Amino acid sequence: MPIEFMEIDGKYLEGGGQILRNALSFSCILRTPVRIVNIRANRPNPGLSNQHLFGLNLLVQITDAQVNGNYIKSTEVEFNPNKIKAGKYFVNTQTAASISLVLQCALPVLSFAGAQSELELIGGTNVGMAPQVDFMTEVLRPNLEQFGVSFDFDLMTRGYYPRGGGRCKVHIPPVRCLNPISLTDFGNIQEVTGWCFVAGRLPADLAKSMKISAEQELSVLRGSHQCQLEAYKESPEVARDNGSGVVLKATTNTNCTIGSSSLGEKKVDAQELGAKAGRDLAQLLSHQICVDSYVQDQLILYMALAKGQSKILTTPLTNHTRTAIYVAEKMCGARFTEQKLNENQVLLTCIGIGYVSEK
Ligand SMILES: Nc1ncnc2c1ncn2[C@@H]1O[C@H](COP(=O)(O)OP(=O)(O)OP(=O)(O)O)[C@@H](O)[C@H]1O
Repeated sequence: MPIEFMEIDGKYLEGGGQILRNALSFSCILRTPVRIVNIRANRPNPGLSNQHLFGLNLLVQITDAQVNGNYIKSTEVEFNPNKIKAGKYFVNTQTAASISLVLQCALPVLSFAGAQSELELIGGTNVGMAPQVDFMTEVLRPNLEQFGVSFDFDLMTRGYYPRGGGRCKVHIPPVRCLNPISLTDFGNIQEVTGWCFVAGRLPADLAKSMKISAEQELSVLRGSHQCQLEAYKESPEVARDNGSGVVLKATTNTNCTIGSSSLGEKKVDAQELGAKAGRDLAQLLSHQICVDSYVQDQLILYMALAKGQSKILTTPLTNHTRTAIYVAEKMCGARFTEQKLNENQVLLTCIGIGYVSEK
C-alpha cells in the first residue's frame, strides 16, 4: 500500500526551519508520515542547512524512520517514522549550528520514549537567531516543567560562531502524558537574575559594563524584588573562542519565568548588549505578561499535546507562533484561540488532544 503522507507547507507565514522541526517532532510522536515541501522558502538560502539536517537525521535515528530528501539544500523531505527508541544519541554538527535548535526538535520526541535518554550534542551553544543554551535551561525549561517535561543539561564547553565546538550532554526523563498549563496570572516579580559573559580574548571588564547597563535599564521596575546579575569571563577550558552575551530572567510568585537575551557580534558594544537585554526584559515585565515572545512559539507543540485546556497570557503572537499553530492544528487537531486583551497582552487558549505515549 502506498504511504499516505500528511503534507506541510514549509513556506507558510514564517517559512523558516521551525516548521520543519515542529512537523518532524509531531510526526515522530504521533507516528504520522509527513512530507514537508518548500522547506525554508522564506529564507535567503532555502532548503535544509546544517542544523536542520542534523536535527532531521537525529530523528531518523531515534525512530528508525524511512526518509527521502535528507541532504543539504533539499527543499522537500518525506519522513515516515517507526517507534521512538530511548537510548544514547550523539550529534556533532562540526559547525556552529545551534545545539538548542537540535534539542528543540528532539526533546519532545525523546520525552515520549518510554525510558531515559541521553543526547550528546556538539555545535554552537550561544549563536544568533536561536535560543542561547542558557535561555533553554533558565527560561524555557521552567516553562516546560509545568507540562511535566524536563531535562538535565551538562555543559562541557561553549561554542560560538563561526567555529562552534560547544559540547553538552542532555538527559531526558520519560513522560507518559502532558499536564495542561495555566500561565495567566503575572502576580509580583520575585527575582531578576542574569548572566553577562565574555570569552576568549575579550576582557572581563566588558562583562562588567554589560551588567551595569542591564541593571540601569532594569532599575525602572518597581517592587521589592532582588536583582542579581553576574558578570564573568569564561575560563579557556570552557570557551576557546571570542564570545559575549547576556541572558536575563525574571521569576514571579505565580510561577512565571520570563526571559530576554542579547549576543555579541564581531565588534562588541558591551553597553548596548547589556542595555538591550535589560530594556527588553523591563518592557516585558511592565506589560505583565506571563510568557515571553520567544518561549511563546516553543510552547505550542506541548500545549497541543497536553490533556485539555492550556492558557497563556503572552505578548502579541509572533509569526513563529502562528506558524507553529498552523503545524499543530494540521498535524494533531488541537484547537487554538487567540483573544487580544489590549495592545500588549494576548490570551492564547488551546484545547490539547491529551496524547498518551504507547509505553
Ligand atoms: N533570541 C532568542 N531567544 C530565544 N529564542 C530564540 C531567539 N531567537 C530565536 N529563537 C527561537 O529559535 C527558533 C528559530 O526558528 P527559525 O525557524 O527562525 O530558525 P532556524 O531553524 O534557525 O531557521 P532559519 O534559518 O530558517 O531561520 C524559534 O523557536 C525562536 O523562538
